[in-house]
Amino acid sequence: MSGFSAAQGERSAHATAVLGPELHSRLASTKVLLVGAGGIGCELLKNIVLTGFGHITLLDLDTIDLSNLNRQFLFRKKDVKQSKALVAARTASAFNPNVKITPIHGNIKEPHFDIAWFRQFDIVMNALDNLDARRHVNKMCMAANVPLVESGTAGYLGQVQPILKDRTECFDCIPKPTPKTFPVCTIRSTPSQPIHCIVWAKSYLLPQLFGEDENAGGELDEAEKQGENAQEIATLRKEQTAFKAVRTALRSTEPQSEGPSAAQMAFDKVFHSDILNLLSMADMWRTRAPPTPLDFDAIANGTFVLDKKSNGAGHDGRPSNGTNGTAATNGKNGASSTATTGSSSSSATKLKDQKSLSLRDSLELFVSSTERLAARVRAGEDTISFDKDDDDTLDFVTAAANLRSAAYGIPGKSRWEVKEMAGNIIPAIATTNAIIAGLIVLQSFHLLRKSYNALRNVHVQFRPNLPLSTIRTCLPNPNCGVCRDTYTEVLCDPARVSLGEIVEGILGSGESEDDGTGAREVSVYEGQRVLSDPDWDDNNDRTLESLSVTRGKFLTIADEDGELGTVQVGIGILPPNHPVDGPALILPTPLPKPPRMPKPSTPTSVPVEPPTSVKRPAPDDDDDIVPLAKRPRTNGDANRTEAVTPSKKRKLDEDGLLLLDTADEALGDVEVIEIE
Ligand SMILES: Nc1ncnc2c1ncn2[C@@H]1O[C@H](COP(=O)(O)OP(=O)(O)OP(=O)(O)O)[C@@H](O)[C@H]1O
Ligand SMILES: [Zn+2]
Repeated sequence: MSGFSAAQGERSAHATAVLGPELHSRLASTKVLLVGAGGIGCELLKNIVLTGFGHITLLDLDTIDLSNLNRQFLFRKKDVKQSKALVAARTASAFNPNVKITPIHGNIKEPHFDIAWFRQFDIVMNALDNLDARRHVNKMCMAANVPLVESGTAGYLGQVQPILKDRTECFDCIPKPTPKTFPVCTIRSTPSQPIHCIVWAKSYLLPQLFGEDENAGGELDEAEKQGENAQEIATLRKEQTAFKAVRTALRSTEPQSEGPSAAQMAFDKVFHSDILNLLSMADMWRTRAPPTPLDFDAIANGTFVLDKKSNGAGHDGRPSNGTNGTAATNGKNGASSTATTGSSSSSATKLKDQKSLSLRDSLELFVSSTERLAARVRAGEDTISFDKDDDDTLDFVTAAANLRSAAYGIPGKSRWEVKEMAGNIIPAIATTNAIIAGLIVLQSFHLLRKSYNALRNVHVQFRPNLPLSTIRTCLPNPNCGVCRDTYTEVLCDPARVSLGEIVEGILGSGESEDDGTGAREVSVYEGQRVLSDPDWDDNNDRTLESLSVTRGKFLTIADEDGELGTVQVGIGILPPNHPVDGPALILPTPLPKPPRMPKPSTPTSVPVEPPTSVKRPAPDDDDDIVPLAKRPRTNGDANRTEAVTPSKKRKLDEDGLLLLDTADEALGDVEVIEIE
């Protein structure tokens, strides 16, 4: 043995003893993709480097933030603002001279990380923090048939899920609870909890003043369709228009001459005029306490008084049991003497973030944060959106939420509480990440050894006498719209190949076992867009490129009769050595043969549109806009629609928008926290 390999032998003696020489020697040539170099990712990278994995591709889209340093131990202060993947790779490479780590600073959803790219790995490990990216990696692993170990932590809780196509449930086999959402009207007119006011400040007011200048009418159209109060919606539309004047004032570089400042205009609009408008709708306040319009000057000079009942809610810093104040009066004229507008002295000694804000504190914070944000916009920042680590936006949301809470008799929240709630923050616990990272490695050994009976879903739970629980993995959900599909891939030049060619090519002649199913009535989708169906083939002659179906995307071919499973066709590019005058399309061999679908055992109870009921107008020839989905993919089973087609709701949820659910959904503060 040379000196080097003797050292290597010593280094890996423990791992060899534990794993056995066969698996251990295989690790050196095993290719791992690790997605995410955050809390779990850093721990996991250290583990797999020390275990002896030889080829690691580490991908993360983000740069290092100061707040990462308390738990992402591969990073140091000097690394802040640098790529997580690059720094983590550099730090961890030093732990084992035999490892080759390839860092990629990028988003795993980028199109060039296509099926062929995923296929090069023996195993994929997820260390992500959002559903969207997790779903994406899950689907790519199904398409490329690569084992995946999925994981997540939330405070003291965590879980690891080994995933292998056809053998275990995939990440999407069990629908995930979507983040809690609120009816538009609860947020916009009738908040009853602090979280409603925080969501309003973060997702409505901040974008209205400093976000893109877009017409938010769509949300109201949708609310109207959902049957929400028409008069209320008309009032909200009026509000919308009035925002324009405030936006303009905030952006104006003209020196202010007379009249209220832009910050005061914003205040007067949202905390005074809009509330007066709402109060004019008497119907709305028959069954609930009406809000109190706030008065800028009176709050500023300490003469503003909120009715005790409506404001007995913590604006003086004390916790309150009352959440829904009863009839509030405009404190200026009211007889109540519970003025809580002065600066809160009792909490003066508290840390700034934990201090409860008096009404005047909130007003001052509102003015100063609005001015700071306005100055940024005037200095050229196009749009500003909420970021819990951006003090200006956090101050703005804290102040606006507390002012709104005061108007509605809702308890106030400290800056720290607002940060937690608005940032959907769950404290990250380094120990939980470390435990989970260890468990990921153990499950990946089972996958690599093909000891499938040993695979377990493992949960770290908050039970001191049973901190870990393990559950045998289950077979895939037969109705899963992700892992039950048949995956295949075409290599093509999307600028030269038409939709029709691909679909015909994939269906094949059906004459032999390897030659597909033969022509069938199918609908073709890309994501949620319908590209063709048996009644509508206008897009068939269009190139994939003109339909925006390019590398990394999937064409979904669904059998209209529901007899055969759905085929997912991944779009790959032609090989580098492909002759320029060669064919623009290389089909897979053999062609996919989706399985026969079992007939639904019970007659479908959910009414579905008949397959060919509606013809959509053909798009104009020169119209580049591709049609939107006419109906969800059903795969012949009406009950599958939710699982098969990512609903608009899910999409919007992922974008963090407010949605209409049931009219009177009441949620505790905790429920809004999305556990990833
Ligand atoms: N689509 C994606 N492509 C690549 N990396 C991603 C993608 N989505 C999330 N990530 C990365 O996954 C990691 C998740 O790590 P973690 O949950 O610790 O989050 P964090 O951003 O480091 O911490 P925090 O959110 O608490 O500030 C992050 O580094 C994030 O950049
Ligand atoms: Zn599945």
